Amino acid sequence: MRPSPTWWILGDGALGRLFAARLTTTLSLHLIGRRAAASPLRYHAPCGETHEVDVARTTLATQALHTYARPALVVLATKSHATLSAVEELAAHVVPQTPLLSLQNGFSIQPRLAETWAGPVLCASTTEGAYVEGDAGVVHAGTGTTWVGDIHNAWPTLARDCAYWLNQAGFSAYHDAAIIQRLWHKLAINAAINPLVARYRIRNGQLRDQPFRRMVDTIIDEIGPLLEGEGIIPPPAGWHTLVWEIIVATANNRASMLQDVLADRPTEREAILGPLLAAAKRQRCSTPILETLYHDTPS
Ligand SMILES: NC(=O)C1=CN([C@@H]2O[C@H](COP(=O)(O)OP(=O)(O)OC[C@H]3O[C@@H](n4cnc5c(N)ncnc54)[C@H](OP(=O)(O)O)[C@@H]3O)[C@@H](O)[C@H]2O)C=CC1
Ligand SMILES: CC(C)(CO)C(=O)C(=O)O
Repeated sequence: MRPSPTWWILGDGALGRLFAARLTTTLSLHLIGRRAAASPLRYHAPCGETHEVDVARTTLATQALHTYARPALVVLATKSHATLSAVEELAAHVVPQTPLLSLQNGFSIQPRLAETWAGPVLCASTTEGAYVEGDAGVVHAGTGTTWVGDIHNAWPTLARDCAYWLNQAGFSAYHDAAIIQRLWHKLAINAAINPLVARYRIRNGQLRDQPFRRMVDTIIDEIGPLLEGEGIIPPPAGWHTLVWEIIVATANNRASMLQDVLADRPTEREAILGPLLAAAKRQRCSTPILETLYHDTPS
C-alpha cells in the first residue's frame, strides 16, 4: 500500500459521515462540521451490522486541526447550495492549490468550483446511499459505484489516485475521463427519484409500486431525449434501466431530498431540475412533466 495521505471531509452529514467512517481506516482523516461533535461514529453497514468507528470530528476553528499535516485533498460533502460558502470558509485554512473532490449531485456547482478554485477540482458521481441517524450515526443504506474525474480531464493521475484510496476504503471507485457524461447520467437518476420521494415521503424502493412506477417512467421519457439533445450519450442499457437499477440498489434509502424535506431544510431542486429546465429552454422543447415536478418540489 502507498503511504497514507491526509484528507479532510467538509460536511458532517450523511455522505460525509459515510465516507469518513470508511476512509478513516486507510488514511489520516478529519471530518469537519460546523459544530464540535463526539466520536465514535456509529456506522450501520448495509449488511445490518453496526460498527463504532473512531473518526476525528472537528471544526475549521479548532486549532488542533492545523497541527496535523496539511490535507492532500478535501472532500466536499455539503449540499450543492451550501458548497460555495463552505469553500470560501475552507480557503482560509488550506493552501490555494489543495485539490477538492466534489460529491454534489446535480450539475451546477461543479463548473463554478472549477472556475473559481485555484487548485484541481475533481468531481465524483456516486450512487452510494446514506442517511444520518442522530448526532453520531450514519446508515449506509445502499452500496453503489463512485466515478471520479474532472470536467476538463486535466488531472487523470490525481483522479486515479483518489479512486485508489476510495477502493482501499471498500468503495467501488473508478476514474472516468468523461465525468461530465457521468454527472448528467446521475442527474437523470436524481431527477427521476428525488422530487417524487420527497413529495410523497417514501423510500426509494417504494417507487416500484403504482402509481409511482408510472410517474418515474413518464419522467424518464421526458428527460432522456432532452439529455441526448445536449449531446449526452445514453447509457448502454438505456435511461430506464439506468434509473431502475439505482432504485433497486438503494431501495431502503431515504434519498437526500427526502431527508431535506423531513428536516425542513432547503432542497437541491435548483441543482437537479434547474439544469434540465435550462436545457429545455435552449432546445425550445416543451417539458410539462419537469415543470410540474419543479413546481411541486420545495426549493
Ligand atoms: N445522502 C446520499 O445518499 C447522497 C448524497 N449525495 C450528494 O452529496 C451531497 C451531500 O449530501 P448529504 O450528505 O446527504 O447532505 P447532508 O445535508 O446530510 O449533509 C451536508 C452537511 O454539510 C454541512 N455543511 C453545510 N455548510 C457547511 C459549512 N459551511 N461548513 C461545514 N459543513 C457545512 C451541513 O451542516 P449543518 O447540519 O450544520 O447544516 C451538513 O452536515 C449532496 O450534494 C447530495 O446530493 C450524493 C449521493 C447520495
Ligand atoms: C443515489 C441516490 C438516489 C440515493 O438515494 C441519491 O443520489 C440521493 O439520495 O440523492
